[in-house]
Amino acid sequence: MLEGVIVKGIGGFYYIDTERGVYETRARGIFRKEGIRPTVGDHVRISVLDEDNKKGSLDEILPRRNELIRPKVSNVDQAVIVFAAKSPDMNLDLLDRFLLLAEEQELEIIIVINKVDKDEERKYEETAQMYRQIGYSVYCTSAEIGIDTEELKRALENKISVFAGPSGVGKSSLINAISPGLSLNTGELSEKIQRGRHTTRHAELICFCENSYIVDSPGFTSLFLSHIPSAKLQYYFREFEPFVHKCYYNGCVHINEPDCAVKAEIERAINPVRYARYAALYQELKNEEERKK
Ligand SMILES: Nc1nc2c(ncn2[C@@H]2O[C@H](COP(=O)(O)OP(=O)(O)OP(=O)(O)O)[C@@H](O)[C@H]2O)c(=O)[nH]1
Ligand SMILES: [Zn+2]
Repeated sequence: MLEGVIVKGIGGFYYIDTERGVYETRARGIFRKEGIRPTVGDHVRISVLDEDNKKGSLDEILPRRNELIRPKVSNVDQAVIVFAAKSPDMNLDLLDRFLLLAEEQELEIIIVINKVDKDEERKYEETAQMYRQIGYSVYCTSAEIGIDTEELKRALENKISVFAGPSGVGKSSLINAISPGLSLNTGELSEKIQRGRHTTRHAELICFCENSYIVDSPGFTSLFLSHIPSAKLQYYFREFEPFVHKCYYNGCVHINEPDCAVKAEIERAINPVRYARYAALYQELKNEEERKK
């Protein structure tokens, strides 16, 4: 018995990365009978049938910690949310939407501000500071000239990470910087999304060092939040957490209620810009709920 991680599944074959290399396996019939489909990211046990040719049989899928739907990958640990300091300019509304989706999936989160070489005035520092204060790790990188890419790489070790962020911010470039042998064409991630519209394309894991994987297609490509109940939104704003239980009203949503402990913290522990975003998104979700009634 050998343990490993499914890094790729094609045409009924599953490729398992183990401490002895990658094995090509077929899944035992029992999974189909039980309605379980092996998924990239699954931790599995295999038995080796042919050591020379690295072939085996996939015998057991260990319990999944979580399952992302798009891309379909199990056991993702971490979302790496990438924006550019410039070209394209940072859009904090979008950043917050990516954050909410990652929070909802209970992933660890890293924020990356890439292309810092393009902003000599370092205006991005202010944004970095704001998100650090909330409690996020923020890396300010340049994939182009190699600023802090090694630090970012270290933050991805021993994890499965999925990159997310708008087009053109440098996701492929960063993955190349972290995994130089790989050479993803820049622009390739978005090509893959487009292809994905027509064919069911399965994600693969890129192993860049032992036990450390990057999902090869971007996560959270749809930023609609309408499936999040308005009443739950507050729990995805990390900085509200110490206060949400101190409001006078049970079930306070921190909009119009008096004696609200969250609103009392605006300009103190809570950044007004973030609160404004919360209020706007709350309204957006609420309207959507009314519309569906
Ligand atoms: N100046 C500068 N340019 C960069 C940096 N990182 C990436 N670029 C350039 O920005 C462009 C877009 O980079 P990609 O890596 O393709 O961006 P992406 O986020 O993967 O884009 P999609 O695949 O469309 O999602 C390319 O021309 C890169 O060469 C950087 O740190 N500094
Ligand atoms: Zn409140």
